[in-house]
Amino acid sequence: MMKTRGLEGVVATKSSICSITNDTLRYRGYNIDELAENSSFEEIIYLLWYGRLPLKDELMALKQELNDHVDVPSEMFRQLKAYPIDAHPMSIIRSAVSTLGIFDAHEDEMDEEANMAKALRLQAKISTIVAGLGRVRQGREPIAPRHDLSFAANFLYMLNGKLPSEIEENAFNRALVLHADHELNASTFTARVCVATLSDVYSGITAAIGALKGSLHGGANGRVMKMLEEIGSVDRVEAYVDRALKEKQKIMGFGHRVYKNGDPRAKHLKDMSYQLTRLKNEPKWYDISIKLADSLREKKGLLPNVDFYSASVYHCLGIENDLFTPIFAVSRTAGWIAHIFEQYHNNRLIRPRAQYVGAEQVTYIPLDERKRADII
Ligand SMILES: CC(=O)SCCNC(=O)CCNC(=O)[C@H](O)C(C)(C)COP(=O)(O)OP(=O)(O)OC[C@H]1O[C@@H](n2cnc3c(N)ncnc32)[C@H](O)[C@@H]1OP(=O)(O)O
Ligand SMILES: O=C([O-])CC(=O)C(=O)O
Repeated sequence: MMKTRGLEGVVATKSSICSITNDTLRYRGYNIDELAENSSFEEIIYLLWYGRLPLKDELMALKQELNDHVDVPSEMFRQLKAYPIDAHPMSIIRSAVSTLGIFDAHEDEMDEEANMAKALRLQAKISTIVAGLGRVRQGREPIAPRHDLSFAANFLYMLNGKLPSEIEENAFNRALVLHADHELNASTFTARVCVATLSDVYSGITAAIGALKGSLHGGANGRVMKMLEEIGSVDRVEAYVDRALKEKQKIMGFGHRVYKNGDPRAKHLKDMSYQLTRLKNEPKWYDISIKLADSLREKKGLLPNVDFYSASVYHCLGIENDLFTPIFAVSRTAGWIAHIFEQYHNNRLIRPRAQYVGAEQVTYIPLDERKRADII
């Protein structure tokens, strides 16, 4: 019955949000290369949610609405401080979003207008929560958001306590654009399975955050930076790769289920990594990355995915490793929401089958008579 492990190559739904064909990624038909060069993250949110690019006034209205909802209750920051300092940041974000949902319920979970309003609130607030978590984990006080900045600038402002330079804002904006959606990746599929039971938007996003956390998915980016730090210098790359491959370790930030000729997002992040590492006078992170990529291509035919160069980009923007995956969640929330809406619009419960390969027709032995040898 089952042909492919991990559902590789299985087409599980129709979607008009995001396509990957011949190694080209498109959001709503627009090539990611053009979007990465030209668009703001807010424009991408509009594109993903409404299916078309906004006009100027529509974009202004969306930006205004996001800014109107960017504050979070002070209890949220108290909650962030109460979690153990060594708790996994994605577990905290998952819990925080779940908590937010308790206070943002609507009696009709299928009400389209109410769900769009929820989506705006969640998209705005998740950024404040992640930046606040970044501060709390450094033992610093969260910084209240501003209401006059772009999504990208406000995040960096809340995290670093100062306005980003134009280069920093543009780089972070581009990273958000590049991570916003990716067809039926594991976390998006999770969100769709969840809401296909007619569960609510927050449950879908909470489930998706749980799936993104894993190291085979979004969790890889923080580990990439740890690996670059562990390698430490260009001359240690070859030995690191040889050992990792010999020990059959997965090297974070490489390989992809769909792209076998390279991830089209990686080149943008690579360029940004080059620029930012030079700008911040930390060229070694780029140099190590390049050497690592060359070595893995040669030795195993593996190419970098979106998580690889994003690590050195975020590092140069003053972001700690453990916030990389939560930032991925901030951006991907835009895509998850688009998919949740699409699922609601044409819903059918998602319930595949499993091919049973376990024991057949086993006779029950009452507990008192059961012996170890009877148990298979
Ligand atoms: C945003 C994202 O989610 S992008 C992905 C982020 N995840 C990572 O970067 C983690 C590292 N990468 C991986 O684990 C994988 O490449 C995945 C999970 C992304 C894709 O997995 P799959 O499609 O199941 O590929 P699979 O694991 O079957 O790999 C095929 C072969 O390449 C090897 N391979 C794939 N990726 C890697 C890697 N990063 N390091 C070392 N070997 C790898 C596998 O071991 C396997 O080798 P084999 O045929 O000799 O056994
Ligand atoms: O599509 C995937 O499997 C993983 C990925 O690159 C993403 O979610 O951005």
